[in-house]
Amino acid sequence: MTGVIDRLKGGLIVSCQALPHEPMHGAGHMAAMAAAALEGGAAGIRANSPQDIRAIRARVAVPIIGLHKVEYADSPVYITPTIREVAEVVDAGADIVAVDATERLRPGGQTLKQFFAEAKARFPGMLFMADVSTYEEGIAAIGMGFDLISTTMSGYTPHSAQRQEPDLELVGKLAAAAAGAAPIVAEGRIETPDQLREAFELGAFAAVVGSAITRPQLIARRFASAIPDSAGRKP
Ligand SMILES: CC(=O)N[C@H](C=O)[C@@H](O)[C@H](O)[C@H](O)COP(=O)(O)O
Repeated sequence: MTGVIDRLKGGLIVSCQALPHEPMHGAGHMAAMAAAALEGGAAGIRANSPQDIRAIRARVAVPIIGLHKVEYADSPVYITPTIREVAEVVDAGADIVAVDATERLRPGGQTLKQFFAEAKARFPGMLFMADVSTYEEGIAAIGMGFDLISTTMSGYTPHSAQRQEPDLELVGKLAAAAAGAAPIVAEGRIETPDQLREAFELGAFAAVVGSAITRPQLIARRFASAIPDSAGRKP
């Protein structure tokens, strides 16, 4: 296990992401979010786009899990889909590159296996996180030698469990199967400290929380929609 991964063990990783259509979009905002997350006790940051990763790198010293969301016409894969985005994320200073590791084909018809072999060859020594949506994908990613396995995509592929809550069942199953041989990260729809605690009780190595901490528009909506008869003011 490398030093970077050790530093994430048992920790909270805060995902600081705002896409172009979101009010907090902008590298300066994301760097401030990352600094705030650190003050709150985060052990690591997850961030999207070379610009945001660079700004966050300049501001905080904890491990950064970087990704680049890019949409291609010929594939539904958008989290670091090709080697081009891997190179951008590495160049921006991320410690770990997060990539879609679902069974779906990538742009140009590339399989995950082909893509991962190319990524490892181009960037030897770089750490990679597999964003999976099912148990089978998690097991396959462990077999391929990914450094971290995250439940990120559960609920976001048509063939995975569709639920409102975090997929803690998947976290538990993967942690039991990995039996300490590969770090399993709980990610996706964790909204409460109790859910986070449960993920660790089920064997998670670390947990990522995004929207519940860093998407203020969603936090405000949770409160606004709790007001009786608030329907008229909903956006
Ligand atoms: C599915 C997908 O594209 N997930 C993205 C992955 O980087 C982010 O949009 C999420 O915010 C992140 O996974 C954290 O999850 P949550 O915001 O639910 O705590």
